[in-house]
Amino acid sequence: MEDPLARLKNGTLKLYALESEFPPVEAVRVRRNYVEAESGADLAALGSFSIGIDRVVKRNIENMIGAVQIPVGVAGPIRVNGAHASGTYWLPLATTEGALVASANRGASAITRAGGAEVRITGEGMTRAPIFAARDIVHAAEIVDWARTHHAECAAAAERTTSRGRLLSVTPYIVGTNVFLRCAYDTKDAMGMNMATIATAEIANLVERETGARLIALSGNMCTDKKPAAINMIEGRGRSVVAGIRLTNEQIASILKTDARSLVEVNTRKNLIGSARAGSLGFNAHAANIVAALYLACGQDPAHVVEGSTCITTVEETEDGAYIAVTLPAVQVGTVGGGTGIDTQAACLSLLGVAGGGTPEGANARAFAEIVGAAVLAGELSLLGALAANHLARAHQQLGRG
Ligand SMILES: CC(C)(COP(=O)([O-])OP(=O)([O-])OC[C@H]1O[C@@H](n2cnc3c(N)ncnc32)[C@H](O)[C@@H]1OP(=O)([O-])[O-])[C@@H](O)C(=O)NCCC(=O)NCCSC(=O)C[C@@](C)(O)CC(=O)[O-]
Ligand SMILES: NC(=O)C1=CN([C@@H]2O[C@H](COP(=O)(O)OP(=O)(O)OC[C@H]3O[C@@H](n4cnc5c(N)ncnc54)[C@H](OP(=O)(O)O)[C@@H]3O)[C@@H](O)[C@H]2O)C=CC1
Repeated sequence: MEDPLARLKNGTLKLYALESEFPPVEAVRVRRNYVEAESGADLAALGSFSIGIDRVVKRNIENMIGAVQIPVGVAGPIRVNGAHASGTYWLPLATTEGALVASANRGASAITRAGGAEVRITGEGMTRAPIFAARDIVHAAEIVDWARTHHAECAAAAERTTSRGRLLSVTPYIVGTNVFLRCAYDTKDAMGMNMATIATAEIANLVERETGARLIALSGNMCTDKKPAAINMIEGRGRSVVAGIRLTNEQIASILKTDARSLVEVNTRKNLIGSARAGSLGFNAHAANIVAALYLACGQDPAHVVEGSTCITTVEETEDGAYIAVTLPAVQVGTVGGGTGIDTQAACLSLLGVAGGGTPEGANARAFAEIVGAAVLAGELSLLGALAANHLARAHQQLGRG
């Protein structure tokens, strides 16, 4: 057989078709060698990895040339007193930002010493919102009426595509002749974007057939996926999570090196007023840091850090300390599907005790969402403490520049 590099070069073999002729490991090596030859870059470092790639090249990535490795640190143990996650957990955090794991570790230690983070899920529903064109606004109103009165038919159509997903609601929105139907699903242990998209395609067919609406796009951005959006903050997306902890003055002083009043002041002036003045949708210090590190370690879709960053942190003085809480309206996590089955990511989910499908279904993803809430709380505590004590620059000088 002719040399594959020569066939790639003369166009008789497509770069993405290598797996149809070679076993995955070989296909990846040939593709990497070809890109090296074409670009002149040395990509050898991408070729050493421990993950099995037979399934990865089928369901997680196209044109694979190797893997980048992100160091994983551990913070904890952190005590979580959730409705679904209850116990102490080691948090796997994948990051290259020095001081981040130390910070989460300090927050986890404060939480555990104070008895554990209280965590609750306050809302659920992964959304997909197709956009339809109506003939005029009277037709648009008719489409909305139809959607409001035909939930059962929509659910039946959607649920034919999934054995586990359930349609929770269809919420219509009109802009002139544009009709958006925001379909929300219980996706059990899956993050659910594939599931919701495939199910919503069936609803869209039904709506077109029954109302004469014209489907413009299966995603009309009212979902809203992977963009900062007020609708997700208000209505929630995925799972909405709230976590809180009561710290004593002694704990604040010994662990965070500050006091309750300073924590309240930094939070109010920075996280609330500063964020408002900046027009930020994130009223927090660095929720995205913890969300990103946990999501990367645990095989989540990293683009969902956008929604994970829209957290509101609140701090109130109490009689003998402070009550600190984080409210995360959109935690989109799964313990099955997506990247959760890749060996290293599955190991991190196992460390949290939430790998795979839960019993009952949904239990593992709910527990994971609560752990995310507690972990974000840990990060907020530590960074607010460092800012109140004026230790931020020192910490990053010592830990981020070594
Ligand atoms: C760095 C610390 C934790 C020091 O904190 P400290 O209180 O000065 O240090 P300590 O030696 O007294 O240690 C306290 C605890 O911290 C942990 N700890 C301490 N050192 C380590 C380490 N090497 N590895 C692991 N854990 C560590 C550990 O839990 C330890 O307790 P112990 O176990 O000793 O009883 C603190 O100053 C801190 O949290 N600083 C804040 C750093 C931070 O949160 N950075 C986040 C990234 S900043 C960013 O990206 C976002 C930003 C800032 O731009 C957002 C915005 O605009 O606000
Ligand atoms: N399609 C899109 O528009 C988008 C896709 N994505 C990507 O979607 C992927 C995630 O989609 P997602 O739907 O979560 O995952 P997958 O499509 O990878 O897998 C989910 C499927 O796993 C099955 N399953 C098995 N056990 C369970 C269980 N206990 N609970 C729930 N489902 C179970 C379900 O099958 P069954 O339905 O038969 O019950 C479900 O549909 C990620 O790779 C992400 O990057 C991200 C954004 C947009």
